[in-house]
Amino acid sequence: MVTLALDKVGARYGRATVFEDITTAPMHGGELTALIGPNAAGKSTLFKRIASLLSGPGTVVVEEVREGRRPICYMPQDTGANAVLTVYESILLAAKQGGGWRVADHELSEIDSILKALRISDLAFRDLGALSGGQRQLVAIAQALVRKPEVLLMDEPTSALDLFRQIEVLEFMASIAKSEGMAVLIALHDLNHALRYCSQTMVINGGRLIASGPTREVITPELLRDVYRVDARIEPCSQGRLQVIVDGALG
Ligand SMILES: Nc1ncnc2c1ncn2[C@@H]1O[C@H](COP(=O)(O)OP(=O)(O)OP(=O)(O)O)[C@@H](O)[C@H]1O
Repeated sequence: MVTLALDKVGARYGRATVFEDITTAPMHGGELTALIGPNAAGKSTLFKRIASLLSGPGTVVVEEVREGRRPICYMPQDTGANAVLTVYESILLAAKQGGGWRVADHELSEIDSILKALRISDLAFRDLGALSGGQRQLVAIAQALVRKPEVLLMDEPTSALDLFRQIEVLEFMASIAKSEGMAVLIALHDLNHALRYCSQTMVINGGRLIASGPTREVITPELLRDVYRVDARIEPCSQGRLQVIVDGALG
């Protein structure tokens, strides 16, 4: 199974250091790991650094990549749609990126099943530019999955989705990560999603990795106070799942 680990990784824009010296234990295929932290903490920058879209000190170590799989795929936060393509064409293009142009039957059926799993088959022949923000986000998830990455970096993948779709997509991601042995790192602002779907959580703030490990151990009232400056409790909902209840902002 694939593993992703960071060894003294840093990133900066010009002279401004965003973070430095981030070292993690290996993240394993099959699991969802939440990446959390306040606005401007450096979550997107860390993803770009891991995906080698930014250079910087330290080493990103990806091991046990299977034949025919891409090591890393990054799904950005803003998924613009300037191209004059249908949804289906854009997903096919993503699948063929960096490879030959011959299309095998099994590739078409894989696209069909991803569209079906995300419940967007009805969008297949719509123009990308004519989709709503949430529909575009679902198409971007399909484009990422069809690339068959070992490590998938998803930058706030549910930010444009309604409540039902958020749950549906995160449940689907947890199940596909497990069945495909994919390591999925998801930047999230909704900490309840991290508590519910991500077995591991990493927290960055102030240019440092300040906590990482099992989500239930990492997301605590102390962390919420220190990092997010809110007074909050973590309590089970009616179905026994832990959730964050925010009582107020700290002055
Ligand atoms: N292209 C860039 N050039 C210069 N500075 C940048 C650039 N992109 C981001 N930054 C800065 O780097 C810091 C980290 O930004 P980043 O987008 O990684 O944060 P984030 O944790 O993803 O934030 P958010 O939760 O608001 O999306 C911020 O101070 C931001 O202003």
